[in-house]
Amino acid sequence: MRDGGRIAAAIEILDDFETRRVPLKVCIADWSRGARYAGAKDRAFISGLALDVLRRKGSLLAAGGNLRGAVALALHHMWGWPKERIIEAYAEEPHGPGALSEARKAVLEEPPFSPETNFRDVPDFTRELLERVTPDLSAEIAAASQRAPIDLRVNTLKSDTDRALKALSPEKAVLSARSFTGLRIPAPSAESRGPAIDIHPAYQKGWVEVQDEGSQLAALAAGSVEGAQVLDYCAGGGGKTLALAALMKNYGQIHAYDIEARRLAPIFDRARRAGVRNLQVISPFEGEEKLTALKGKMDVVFVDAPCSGSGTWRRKPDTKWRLSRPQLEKRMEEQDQVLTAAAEYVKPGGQLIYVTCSLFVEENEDRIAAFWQQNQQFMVSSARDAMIETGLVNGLETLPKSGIEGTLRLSPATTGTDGFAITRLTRTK
Ligand SMILES: C[S@@+](CC[C@H](N)C(=O)[O-])C[C@H]1O[C@@H](n2cnc3c(N)ncnc32)[C@H](O)[C@@H]1O
Repeated sequence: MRDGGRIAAAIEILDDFETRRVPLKVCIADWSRGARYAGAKDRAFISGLALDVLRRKGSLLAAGGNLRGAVALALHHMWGWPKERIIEAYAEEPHGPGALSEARKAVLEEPPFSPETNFRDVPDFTRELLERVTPDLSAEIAAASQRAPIDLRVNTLKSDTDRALKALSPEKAVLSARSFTGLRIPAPSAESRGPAIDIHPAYQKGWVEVQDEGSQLAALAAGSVEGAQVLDYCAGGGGKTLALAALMKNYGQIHAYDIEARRLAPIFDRARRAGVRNLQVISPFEGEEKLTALKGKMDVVFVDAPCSGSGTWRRKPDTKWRLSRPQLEKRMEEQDQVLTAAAEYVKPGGQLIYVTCSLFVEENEDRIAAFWQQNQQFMVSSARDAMIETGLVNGLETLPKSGIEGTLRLSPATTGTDGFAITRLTRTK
């Protein structure tokens, strides 16, 4: 496809996204079905452009007037295309999106982004929520509007950081900033595609997992767990489960549960590839007995709670435009339920780790405060100290604290990771 056709396709997909309440990937898949002529490079260009526009949709629409204008501004100010290339592509016959008017051409030069107007790039109702979290809302939104790097966790059950780094250095991998077992591949620029990690030999051999550095650090809040009994209560596809299993060096037992059996499906293949041998998956299909038998016996219960995902907006910018206040409130109710239910599995002296990939205080500190009212046998202990105890991190001293002493917050602006809040609670009796 030529530039004009690709740009027109991105506009069509974004228009569809604005009209229907479906995720962007559904809009892309529906468009793809009617576009068999599009090759892999075309698809990467089109979805990359659509995602970049969604990262800064508020600012781009305010400056560009409509989607056509917004996409043109994104090409100039985010992708660095010269004005002439954009004007030519829009005017391409017969597949371009249509020639830009003189007024639109003039607007192209005007910068659509500024620290004073960055707030446009998050939904209105989330602004005051974010103001509770950060003294510099504009910087946080700007950082969350960038493309995210590809972060990898070296699976120490199968490899080590040096070997994995060597294998992935042709893909431009470098060591992560804080996690000693983390690698980072820079985000692909504009039209280019990131490397297909899932077909890389290092991935196929189980040496690395794709996992944001923030998520890797969150798993380390479990502390020294070699030989422990661990319950991953919201295991989903197993991202944290596999990180915890590596931390356990295959000693002790990790139990992985999720209320939705379907979400657990990938965990079996992933664990096999990663060489995990101490995993018990507990599916809700199996009845409650297997799970109930663990009550009061776990050294560590890890709760990677369902949340708004506001910490992952740089990776999934479409989700921020779908978030509503009622949905957020529903997540908060779920968080209260999950915390209360999961706490029952912790043995006296054991640890309850509460993690979300949300920046909002409402989903973190406020939930812990509500939990405490009913569960005073739990005390906050230092997640930071637990992470340091693993010997797998550095640079934690500079991480910002949250409102609760001992709770850690990570974010695109402060740590260059996805946003996470991590609280560690010790059961005293
Ligand atoms: C953030 S996701 C987990 C991601 C996963 N830990 C990972 O690292 O790949 C949250 C999960 O919590 C699960 N969940 C929601 N409510 C739950 C409940 N009441 N009990 C257990 N799991 C629940 C969801 O099905 C979802 O898979």
